Amino acid sequence: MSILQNKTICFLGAGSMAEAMISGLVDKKLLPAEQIYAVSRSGSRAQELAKHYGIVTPAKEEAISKADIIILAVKPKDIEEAIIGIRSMTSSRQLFISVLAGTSTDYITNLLGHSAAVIRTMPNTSAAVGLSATALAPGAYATDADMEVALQIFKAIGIVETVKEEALHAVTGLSGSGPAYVYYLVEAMEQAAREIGLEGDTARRLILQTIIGAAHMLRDRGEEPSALRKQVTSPGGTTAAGIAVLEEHGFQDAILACIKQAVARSEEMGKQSLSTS
Ligand SMILES: NC(=O)C1=CN([C@@H]2O[C@H](COP(=O)(O)OP(=O)(O)OC[C@H]3O[C@@H](n4cnc5c(N)ncnc54)[C@H](OP(=O)(O)O)[C@@H]3O)[C@@H](O)[C@H]2O)C=CC1
Ligand SMILES: O=C(O)[C@@H]1CCC=N1
Repeated sequence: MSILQNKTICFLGAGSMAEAMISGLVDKKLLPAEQIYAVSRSGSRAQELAKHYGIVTPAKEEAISKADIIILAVKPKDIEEAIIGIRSMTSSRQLFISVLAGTSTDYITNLLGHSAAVIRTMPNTSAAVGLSATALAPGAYATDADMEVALQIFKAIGIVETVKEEALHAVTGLSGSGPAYVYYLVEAMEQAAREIGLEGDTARRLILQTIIGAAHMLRDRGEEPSALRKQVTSPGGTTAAGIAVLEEHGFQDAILACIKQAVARSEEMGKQSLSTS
């Protein structure tokens, strides 16, 4: 029996990331939808999720005080106000799981004002289809049993890596933001498809299968990406001609700079939250 069977989870924040997790959790039936609550600032997003996924939206006080697990899913800039708005309703029996970019467990514990068990995580929106790449790290007061609970939640919606908390900035720039880099590539491929005269739906299907196929090859064949790339690249052929242009345009440098900048932004957001506390 799942250790979550009799637990209630409350999402504080009902935006893109909360929805991705709720969608994945409800789909995997990790726990009944009636044991998942959502609270948002205006309330309307939480209502939308309730309508769509069958979760419930009790009033904030009831949702927070009853929940065994509170998933903090507001933007980092809103966390101070959000926690101030709930802390009198919380207690040390509860587990707090944060999905916030840049924000440390110590910062959240300090805001809560008691020795709260906090686990910091970085999932991604592919949680919605059970394919998140999540990394997590325990805060000072989180026990092994708390980690087990968090692992169960995130394993239901993808793969999970346990890391040191400092590594979460790197994870955020790599796999937290990562889906957006892939979508951006697809946008560019679709633009190219239009310019070379391929019909939209046909191009979408071909691009999608190309990405799924390449991802499966990487996962299932155990070969290096460079080796797989070489298998596609016939000397003097079409791929070599295309890759030469990517090299001329600094493709690899652009990706490197992109990920490093996202990591730097996560670190900066962490410092900003410390300076306002
Ligand atoms: N989007 C992503 O791909 C990922 C996001 N994250 C992290 O997830 C968190 C949420 O991001 P995302 O879902 O994109 O953000 P959204 O802007 O989509 O959602 C934020 C939600 O927080 C709610 N909110 C704001 N203030 C409060 C408050 N005081 N009390 C209750 N609810 C509040 C908002 O309410 P209302 O609807 O009324 O405005 C909204 O529902 C961020 O910290 C981000 O770093 C992590 C991994 C990936
Ligand atoms: O863009 C952001 O800040 C969030 C964190 C990771 C993905 N989205």
